[in-house]
Amino acid sequence: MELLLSVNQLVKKYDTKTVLDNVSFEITKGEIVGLLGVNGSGKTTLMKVILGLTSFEAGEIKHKGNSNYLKSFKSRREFGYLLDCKLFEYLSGYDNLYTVGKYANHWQGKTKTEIAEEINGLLDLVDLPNSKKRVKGYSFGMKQRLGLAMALMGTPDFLILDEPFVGLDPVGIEHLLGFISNLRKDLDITILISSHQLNEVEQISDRYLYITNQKVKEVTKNSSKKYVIKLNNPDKLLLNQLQSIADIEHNDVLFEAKNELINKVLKIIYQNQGEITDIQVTNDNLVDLFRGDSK
Ligand SMILES: Nc1ncnc2c1ncn2[C@@H]1O[C@H](COP(=O)(O)OP(=O)(O)OP(=O)(O)O)[C@@H](O)[C@H]1O
Repeated sequence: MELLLSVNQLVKKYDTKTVLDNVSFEITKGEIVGLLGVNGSGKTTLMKVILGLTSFEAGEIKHKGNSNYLKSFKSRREFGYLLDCKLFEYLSGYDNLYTVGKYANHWQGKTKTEIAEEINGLLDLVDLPNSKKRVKGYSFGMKQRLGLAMALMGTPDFLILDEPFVGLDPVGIEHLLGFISNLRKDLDITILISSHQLNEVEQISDRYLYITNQKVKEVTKNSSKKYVIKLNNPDKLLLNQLQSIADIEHNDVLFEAKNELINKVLKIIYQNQGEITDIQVTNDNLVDLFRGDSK
């Protein structure tokens, strides 16, 4: 497997405050890596350091083995990012892409037709119409997708997404999840994605980097999931029976998502005429990470 990014003994400070302290990790080509951590733990800072948007005090970052990647125009173009996305509100989606491409010298040597084809292709990719509508009138989801189109300009091989799900409704989230998975499948893009939405990150990530106490912990994906079934005012008899095969916390029944166990739990609830108010599937692995770090 090809190593795409290696971070070695990285130290990042803002004045005297150390945000990242001797951080090391690697990302392999084609991976989708979830970047997790509580508010203020340093996720955005780490992304900015990788992208050269902020400096760092010590350590080394290599892209495809090259520690001078930020000095090379060609290497820099292999990075796309959605981070603090600024849009020109009074321009259309098309004109936003055109303007950003122009500043990035992306249209150099291309004909008008080639530029139009590329911009229309990007709009198509993120499912936005090529209309005269100004971005000011876009919904949040549309703006987010336009930001993604900007990030994808020049077909990067490494995409860095900072909190891409924030502000999206469930349909928008579903749409974005599918889109991100397809990017990897169709374009073989490597993705580093930060989010507080654990269920969403879990659905697309191969593994996680978790920032805690200025360090980065590598976390593998734990496939063991847990069910939480919430019961409305269950009687003692029902809880006693469930206790032999599941954990009970308040009126919640917690157990590992193994098929035979699910059937048994549901059978007991049904036989005792228990009323289910909600069923959730959680990944304890990720929630446990945050316990203790959350303030
Ligand atoms: N430009 C800056 N100058 C000084 N301190 C900063 C700067 N940017 C971030 N910080 C501080 O660095 C720490 C890490 O911030 P960062 O934004 O990277 O965290 P984060 O994990 O992305 O947080 P969130 O989940 O809230 O977005 C915080 O304590 C923050 O206040």
